[in-house]
Amino acid sequence: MLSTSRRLLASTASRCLSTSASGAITVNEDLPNVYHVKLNRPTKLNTFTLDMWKELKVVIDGLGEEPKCRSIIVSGEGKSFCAGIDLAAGMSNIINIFKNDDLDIGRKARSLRRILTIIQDSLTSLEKCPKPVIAAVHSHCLGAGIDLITSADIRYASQDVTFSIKEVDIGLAADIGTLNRIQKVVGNDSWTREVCFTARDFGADEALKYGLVSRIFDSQEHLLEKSLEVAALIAAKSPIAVQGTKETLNYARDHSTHDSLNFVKTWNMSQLLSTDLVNSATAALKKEKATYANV
Ligand SMILES: CCC/C=C/C=C/C(=O)SCCNC(=O)CCNC(=O)[C@H](O)C(C)(C)COP(=O)(O)OP(=O)(O)OC[C@H]1O[C@@H](n2cnc3c(N)ncnc32)[C@H](O)[C@@H]1OP(=O)(O)O
Repeated sequence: MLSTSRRLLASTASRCLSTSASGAITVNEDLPNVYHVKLNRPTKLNTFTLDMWKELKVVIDGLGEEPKCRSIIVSGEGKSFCAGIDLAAGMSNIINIFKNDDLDIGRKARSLRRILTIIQDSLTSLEKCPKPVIAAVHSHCLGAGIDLITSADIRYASQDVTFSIKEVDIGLAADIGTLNRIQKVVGNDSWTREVCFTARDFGADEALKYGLVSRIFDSQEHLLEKSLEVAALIAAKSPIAVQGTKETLNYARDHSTHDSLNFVKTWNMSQLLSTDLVNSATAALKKEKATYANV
């Protein structure tokens, strides 16, 4: 029996329709094996509600399981990529807990923890997804928008983007990914702390300079075109090799060199036995392009 996420995906990606009743996330197969996930609440600048976070996880988990999917682009529909949490609808779940007189303080705290777990797991789904995820960011990328992209594998932006790690401005220490990942993404601790403490805006050039993004493009159109091109390039490679590479890079980031060398040799004990190695070597010798079965 198909899992919920696979069923949702099967009913949506193939028809290029949104993935849920709310329609807050859409999925298209833009090119063969390349899936495009769009945040789709443009009138609210793609701000996140709890339901939208839940839907994002269902979609990304579904793509992780979908053999045809080899690479993923995440972008935002409309004027902005993402202006963070929906300060009205997204905060209401939390405010309802504060106001619930049936809950004592210990139970309120546990309810809050459950919500934070749902949101963290939603964003972590990009990191855990075996397929590489490219975040293509334009206009606003604030608060929860940065939590989202720091969980992606590759970050590109258009020149018009404004970033802000904005959580301190709404009275909280960011708790759904940015503070836990950004030092592994950006190499400059002083700059990282400055933008986290001040919540100040910064643009594409600064993001590129400090390594939050790796490429910037003059327009959103160009951004999406290039993101698609890179996603297609990845999708044409051996999925065994690409997915093993993501798994190993993630493992190496969080473990010692010794441990990750051990990890990769154990991983490749089985993965080198796939036909992809021989296919690739044979094609290279014949100066031909190898093709690969889905995983
Ligand atoms: C506790 C759980 C963990 C999660 C934590 C997450 C934290 C964060 O994400 S912190 C960041 C929160 N976001 C903000 O503070 C941004 C607030 N928005 C703005 O400052 C401006 O909207 C912006 C500069 C992004 C754009 O300004 P612009 O003039 O171009 O557009 P607007 O007319 O303001 O916005 C268009 C409509 O979108 C609605 N909207 C924008 N941002 C939010 C938001 N964060 N929450 C809810 N709604 C938002 C805005 O109200 C407009 O709607 P409407 O009036 O119906 O047209």
